[in-house]
Amino acid sequence: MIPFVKAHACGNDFLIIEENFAQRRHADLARKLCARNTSVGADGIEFLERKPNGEFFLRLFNADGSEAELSGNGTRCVAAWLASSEGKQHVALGTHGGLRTCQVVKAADPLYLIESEMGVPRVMQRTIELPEIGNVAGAMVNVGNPHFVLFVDTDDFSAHGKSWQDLGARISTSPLFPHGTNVEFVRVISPTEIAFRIYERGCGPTTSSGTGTCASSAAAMALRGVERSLTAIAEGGAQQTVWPANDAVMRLTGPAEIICRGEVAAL
Ligand SMILES: N[C@@H](CCC[C@H](N)C(=O)O)C(=O)O
Repeated sequence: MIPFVKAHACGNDFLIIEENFAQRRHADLARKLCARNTSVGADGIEFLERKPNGEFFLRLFNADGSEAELSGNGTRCVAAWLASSEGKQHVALGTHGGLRTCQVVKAADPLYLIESEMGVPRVMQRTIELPEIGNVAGAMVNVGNPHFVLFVDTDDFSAHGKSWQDLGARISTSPLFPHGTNVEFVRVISPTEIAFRIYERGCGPTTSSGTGTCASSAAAMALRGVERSLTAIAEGGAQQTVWPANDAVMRLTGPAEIICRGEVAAL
């Protein structure tokens, strides 16, 4: 049996499993345990490795078994679990997208408010050409993992005559992005507020994304002149971003909640 913890951040849910239980079956475990109807169900699995020197490293696998560089919400879920189970108020977590530090801002176990340092976002305007659709203007944003951000002004986040879910799927899996990309549809509401929808690489539409929040905010700050301190509202709730300048580290603040612990049969 494999022990797991389940946690979520604004509905973006993760299983946390100690790395030593993975036994090189990360991708298979992700596909099996993330299945919504036949297993525990989640958007991804964070495998938590404890190094002999006390450092932590996270490997993130999406529900389809693909490995991503990192997750902002998943990292925060792990920080919440380490706060709940081991009393850690400040933790540094290595990821393939860089080191991420998390600080507990408010604790009401099992619910935590956490501020994370999310690295320096890189924003590049780009227009892509999609079959049957034509030119789609947006921005490629790297926040440790890849995002394509489109600005929309529709109430339902549709663009180019397609729903955001349909267009998101086409962009996410386009050969223009050989490693795939996460996709965000962003509406600027005011100089201090954006609303957005997320189509995630490796799992499809999600109610929230930590890196998606950072990518959407960075694009809005760099390209739309909104304030450097933003509230970013997704279907699952709001998170706060602060990015003092284009070459500065972005800080992300949002909730994470421990849902349950359990054991599940190995493959
Ligand atoms: N939900 C995440 C992002 C998870 C990884 C993503 N699907 C990818 O493949 O890059 C977040 O909160 O950042």
